[in-house]
Amino acid sequence: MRRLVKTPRLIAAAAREVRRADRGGTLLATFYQLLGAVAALGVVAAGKLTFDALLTPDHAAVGLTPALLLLALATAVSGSVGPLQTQQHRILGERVSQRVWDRLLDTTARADLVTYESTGFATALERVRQHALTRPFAVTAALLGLTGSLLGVTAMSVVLLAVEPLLLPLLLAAGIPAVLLARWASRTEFAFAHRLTALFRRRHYLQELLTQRPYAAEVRAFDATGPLRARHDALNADVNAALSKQVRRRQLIAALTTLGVATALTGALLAIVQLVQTGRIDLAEAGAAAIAVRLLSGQLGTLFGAIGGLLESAPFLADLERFVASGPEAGPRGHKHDLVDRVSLRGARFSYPGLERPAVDGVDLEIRAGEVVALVGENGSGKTTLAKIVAGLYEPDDGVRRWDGTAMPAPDVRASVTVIFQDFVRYQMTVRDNIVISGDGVDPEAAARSAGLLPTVRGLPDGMDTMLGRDLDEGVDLSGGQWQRVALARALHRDTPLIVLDEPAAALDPRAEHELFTNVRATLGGRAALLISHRFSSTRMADRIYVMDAGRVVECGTHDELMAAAGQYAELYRLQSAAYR
Ligand SMILES: Nc1ncnc2c1ncn2[C@@H]1O[C@H](COP(=O)(O)OP(=O)(O)OP(=O)(O)O)[C@@H](O)[C@H]1O
Repeated sequence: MRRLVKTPRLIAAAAREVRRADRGGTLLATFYQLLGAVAALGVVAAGKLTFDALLTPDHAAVGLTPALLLLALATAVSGSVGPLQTQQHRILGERVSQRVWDRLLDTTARADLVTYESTGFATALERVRQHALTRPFAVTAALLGLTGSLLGVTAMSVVLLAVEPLLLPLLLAAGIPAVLLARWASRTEFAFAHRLTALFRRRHYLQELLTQRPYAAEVRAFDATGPLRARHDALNADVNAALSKQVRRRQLIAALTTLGVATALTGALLAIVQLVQTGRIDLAEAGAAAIAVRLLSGQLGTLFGAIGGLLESAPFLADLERFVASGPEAGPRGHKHDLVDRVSLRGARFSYPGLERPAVDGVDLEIRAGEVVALVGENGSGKTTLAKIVAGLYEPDDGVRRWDGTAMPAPDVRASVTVIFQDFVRYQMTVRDNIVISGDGVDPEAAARSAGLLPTVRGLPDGMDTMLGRDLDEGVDLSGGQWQRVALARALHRDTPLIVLDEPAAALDPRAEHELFTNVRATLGGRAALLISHRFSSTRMADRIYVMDAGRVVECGTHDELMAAAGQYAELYRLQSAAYR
């Protein structure tokens, strides 16, 4: 019942979306609908005039030739409206799709990282994304079809009422099962889409693995094309089975709907024959009624199709509305703050949804202005998670984060901290755009120089304006280490008082790594840094080193203090340096 109440509201909202997306286009499309309805009425009227002229020349209002000309004109207009509408719908559908996309992109932009990383969000986004591309077309076409066919149905109904009132309820009765069948179709279609989104996501992932450049080398090196393809084909088989079942269901619904309309049409035509035989209507009236019945059944088909389309789209529109509403309100933009004293965490705790053990468990940490602080620890000990809390990407479940002694809002923290992750993004854009995408900041050439990127840039055909990456088939690809310097330049360009560098030297050669860490303070130019690295030789120069284990800080001090303490740090350090002896 609630669905029935909500459907008109959703359809009204969809109509508003269509109008807002393209006011002029909506008017034009509505005009075509009206023209179609008027032309259909013209066909009936001209048909009646033609029959009159043929059968009762004495009483005919106009002669046969003008009646035939009028019939030809009305038929031509009626026939040409369809193609005009089809083309107009393409523009309107695209505009509506763009508007829906704008809403989706606004919602995803507002979603914080925790929301984004939750699996429910990704699946809902995928479902809405898929249908945001197709549903607006369906809703636009259905709404216009509804308007036009309502007009047509009204006009034809008036004609039928004038000829024989009994014919009308006979035809309209066909609508009741058609609407019920459309509601059934709508329910099955939404359930089907829900089920298939997960399959589509998995299949899409495998398609990416099998076709995208970043995976090409490893997939070939492991000869993994075959096994990946087998998984892909198994998913295809699942999709095919589900699709066949759904298509059979929809074919049954379509057949039942057509059967209903055809039965009503046949009934009406039989009634006309009966009326002529009993002398209640003459042949001219019967001819006009037969045309009206034929056209009315066509208009009813369009009307029920439109209602069905709207009913089918309603749950998807509701899904879109829910998704858009689920996003947080657009918050104020963050403001960059200077760091005068320190950033600190007290008792910070953070658990990922669905995981029992906290990834960060009661951590105290501080980074003073201009300091280089290192985070070390085994895989999965919580370093990256902690860095995300420091950078304002995650809010701690417990504990506090302070900036110069005050609890600063997360958007301000994000505006004041720069983070480069170990899996940084390789933007398929120019070198300059790869750097300046981090926001307003220092001169991009100066950032490139500090990151040791200038020798690479000099070797590129268009220097800083060279397109990078091969994903879009137009750029120059860089080595892993060169890309890492681009990422470092991006971080240095942003000019915030604190930079988080997660494994900034993972892809650098030994000389480059040595240069980066021996000159790190000069490179940072007075900014504070939180440095995450597994290479203890790189972090030993830090002002303070935090050692993490299972989400907790287990040791803290300078390299010398930690070596003297002979704890976990000293053990890991010795293990690593032994490998080089
Ligand atoms: N987005 C996420 N969703 C769920 N769990 C996560 C997520 N990111 C990390 N984890 C879990 O949190 C724990 C800490 O991960 P984190 O990435 O912080 O460790 P790390 O010390 O940086 O590891 P590494 O040295 O391997 O980079 C791990 O158990 C990991 O599985």
